[in-house]
Amino acid sequence: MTVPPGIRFAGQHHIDGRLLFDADIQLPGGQWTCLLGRSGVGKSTILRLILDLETGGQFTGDISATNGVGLAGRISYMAQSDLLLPWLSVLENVCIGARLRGEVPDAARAADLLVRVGLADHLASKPSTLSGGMRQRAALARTLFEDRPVVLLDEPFSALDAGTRADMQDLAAEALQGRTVLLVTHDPSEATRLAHQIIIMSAQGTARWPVPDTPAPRAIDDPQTLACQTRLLSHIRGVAA
Ligand SMILES: Nc1ncnc2c1ncn2[C@@H]1O[C@H](COP(=O)(O)OP(=O)(O)OP(=O)(O)O)[C@@H](O)[C@H]1O
Repeated sequence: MTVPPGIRFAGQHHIDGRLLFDADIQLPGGQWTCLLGRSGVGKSTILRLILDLETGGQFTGDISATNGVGLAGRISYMAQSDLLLPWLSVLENVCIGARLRGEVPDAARAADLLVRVGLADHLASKPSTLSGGMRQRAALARTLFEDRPVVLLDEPFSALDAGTRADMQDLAAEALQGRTVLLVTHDPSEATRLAHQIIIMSAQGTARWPVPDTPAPRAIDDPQTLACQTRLLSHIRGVAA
């Protein structure tokens, strides 16, 4: 696979004339960047700006692919809310992007992804019959099914129990290896496990946080991983929103 584009995001975002953030972020092509910061600082807004979606505010700056090619149609996105369509089955929800584009979805691949996220017994279920964590895994399967070079994930594991969360982190790390990934998370442990690069966002701007020089994804019990996540948590607790 050719290396996917990186993304440069630099600029200011205002809401009702008030500066929300002034960010300068480089997402290296083919690598995972984890974005952390206090609630309300503007992390989801950054994802929505990269997607060219409505944010309720005004952005001035530059959002561009490092290879100069447009990003339209090259990004898959997992929002904080699962956005599952209630009248479709779980399998149909995973295939919805392809259907909307007028393509014949690869239902076998979609089913395989649902097996891998632990929903083998729920392919025909309606979303309303699933738990919150199961719905989140269905949304993860839908995002992975899209098979795009750039992937934006907004707290994709937040509703999962600790064991399932570790399993889904492993699955996503494997399935998205070599993609350009931006993962928003509140979890220092998750960021330290998965990130090639960690960015901390605050009212003062965006700053890189050093990660261990071991390859990602990292073992949870690796001493360097544990030390990094401990330092990161201490730092985040002292950072103003
Ligand atoms: N459509 C909108 N219209 C007006 N303001 C908005 C809109 N969407 C978000 N905001 C505001 O922008 C700010 C940043 O919101 P955003 O969702 O980006 O934060 P966040 O860092 O992702 O928070 P969290 O960690 O709680 O998800 C908040 O003050 C929010 O109220």
